[in-house]
This record gives sequence, structure tokens and C-alpha cells, in this order.
Amino acid sequence: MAQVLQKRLAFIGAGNMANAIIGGLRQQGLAADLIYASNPEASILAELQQTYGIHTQTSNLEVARQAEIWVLAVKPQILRQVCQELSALARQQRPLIISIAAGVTLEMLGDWLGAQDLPLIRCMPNTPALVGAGASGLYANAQVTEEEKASAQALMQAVGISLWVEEEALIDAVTGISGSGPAYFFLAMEALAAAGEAQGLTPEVARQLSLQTALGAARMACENTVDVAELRRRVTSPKGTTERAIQSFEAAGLRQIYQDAVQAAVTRSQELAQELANASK
Ligand SMILES: NC(=O)C1=CN([C@@H]2O[C@H](COP(=O)(O)OP(=O)(O)OC[C@H]3O[C@@H](n4cnc5c(N)ncnc54)[C@H](OP(=O)(O)O)[C@@H]3O)[C@@H](O)[C@H]2O)C=CC1
Ligand SMILES: O=C(O)[C@@H]1CCC=N1
Repeated sequence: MAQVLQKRLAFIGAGNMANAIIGGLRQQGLAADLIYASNPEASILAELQQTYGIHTQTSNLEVARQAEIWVLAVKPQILRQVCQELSALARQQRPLIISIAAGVTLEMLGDWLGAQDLPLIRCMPNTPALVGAGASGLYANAQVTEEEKASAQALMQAVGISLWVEEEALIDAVTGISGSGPAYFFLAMEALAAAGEAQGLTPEVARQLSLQTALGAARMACENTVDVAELRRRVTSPKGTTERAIQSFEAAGLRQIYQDAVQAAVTRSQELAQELANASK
């Protein structure tokens, strides 16, 4: 965090993911004065300004001009246009540019920014950054210095864990596991609460039991040195209730369901890259 504290950050695009990172950074005590954000919609910026006290502008260029680190946080389909808008400034100012867009490769970013020799990082964060429990994967191009890597690492570590991957293509895997992953667990919580209602619990009791169980299990898994499979076994009494439930999950092919779902997300990330490459031609 100390490294990042000295750098000004510009978030280009202030939607869900930028909000989560900014909120997490503010909660961790990063000075509001060091954070800038741009978005076309002024009302979104007014809310951000009010909640977090950061600098906001509708102009991407104005915000980018202020910062040493740019976080490109627009939808993949908008990123080309945004990069082209920022390309001259990027070449003149040479900030560290971190893209969080799913599917957009470093090569595409370089093309769109008009230079392949800019320091670029692909980062795949997730929304639990908002509560300091994010998980990010990072990959840097050869132009990124060790000091810049440390800044990116410090930035993302301020809002959770941050891990480097060895090949750029593995960012697609990170997207399928942790980028999209919070939604998988939210779905599990929804489904467990619905099952509770089906068993006669009130919606509120079912919701609270489902959420607290998810929180408790996640905390035990993260805070314990014991393997998760062993934690599961400790809940599963021989001939007891959990055993029946786990048998039901296994019979329904839950492990394969996870493999297929992650593969679907990874494939979509690769498809996005292809679609964006085709659109650039
Ligand atoms: N949401 C998530 O959990 C994760 C998202 N990501 C990646 O983060 C990126 C953003 O996703 P997310 O936050 O969900 O999307 P959002 O749509 O919530 O945020 C994108 C923001 O960019 C704004 N925007 C649109 N055009 C421009 C422009 N020309 N210049 C500046 N800002 C613009 C949008 O404004 P408006 O709404 O007014 O158009 C919107 O507020 C994506 O590339 C996604 O792949 C990565 C990891 C996780
Ligand atoms: O759904 C998406 O495409 C983005 C990327 C990872 C999470 N949300």
C-alpha cells in the first residue's frame, strides 16, 4: 500500500468494478485526493464523489492527465474507443496502464493505444474488493518495471489477494474462477435459501441461514490450515444427513457442473477477444 499511496490513480469508467475497487481502497485508508474517476454519466460521478470524496470528471482525458496509474474499467466493447481517445496522452505521459477488461489482450491494448512499448498490465479483479476480500490475477508485459509491478501488486493487494500468472492466456482462467466466481457463490446462496423456503422456513430465516452458513464456511476454509475436503468430511457424519446431501450433489454431477461452468466462462472470455479482434479489422 505504501508504494501506491504515493501514486495518483485514474479510473476510466466508474461502474460496478471500479466502484468496488475505489470503495475498497477508501476503506483501507487510501487518501481520496489520490483517486480520480471519469464516466460519461455525471450523476454516477456525483454519487462517487459524495460517497468517497474522490476527484471526478466526465472527461477521460482530464482524469488521465492527473494520474501515474490508469485503471481502464470500461466494458470490453467500449475499450477500443477509450484507448484511442487516450493514445496520444499515453505515449506522451507513459503511465502504468492497468486494464481490467475481460478478454482484451495486451496486444489489442497496444494496437488501440498506438504503441506496443507502453507498460501494460492485464488484471482480472472481482467485486469482493469492495469489502477488502477481492481476488485478482495479474499479467504484465515486458515494458512494466519491477517498481510498476510492485505498485500494481500493492494496489490490488490493498483490496484483497493479488496473484501473478505466468502466461497471459491464464487470465482467461482467472476470469472463469475468480472474476466471475462471486456470482457462482451468490447463486449457491440464492439456491440454498430457496431450498430452505421450500422446506417451510420463512424467506428471511432461510436467507439468513444461507448467508451465514456461506460466510462461516468461507471463513473456516480461509482461516484454517485444514484442507477444505477435510473440513467437508468433518461435517459429514457416517450415515448422517450431510452424507445423503453430498451423495445427491455427486449423483447430479456437481463437480462436472463446475468444470462446465468455468469452461463456459473461459470460452466466452476467448470469444470476446476474437469478437473484438474481428471488430478492429
Ligand atoms: N463486474 C465485475 O464483476 C467485473 C468486471 N470486470 C471488467 O470490468 C469492466 C467494467 O465492468 P463493470 O464495472 O461490470 O461494467 P459497468 O458497465 O458497471 O461499468 C463500466 C462503466 O464505464 C462507463 N463508460 C461507458 N462508456 C465510457 C467511456 N467512453 N468513457 C468512460 N467510461 C465509460 C459506463 O457508463 P454508462 O453506464 O453510463 O455507459 C459504466 O459506468 C469490464 O471490462 C469487465 O470485463 C472485471 C472483473 C469483474
Ligand atoms: O461477466 C463479465 O464479463 C465480467 C468479467 C468477470 C466478471 N464480470
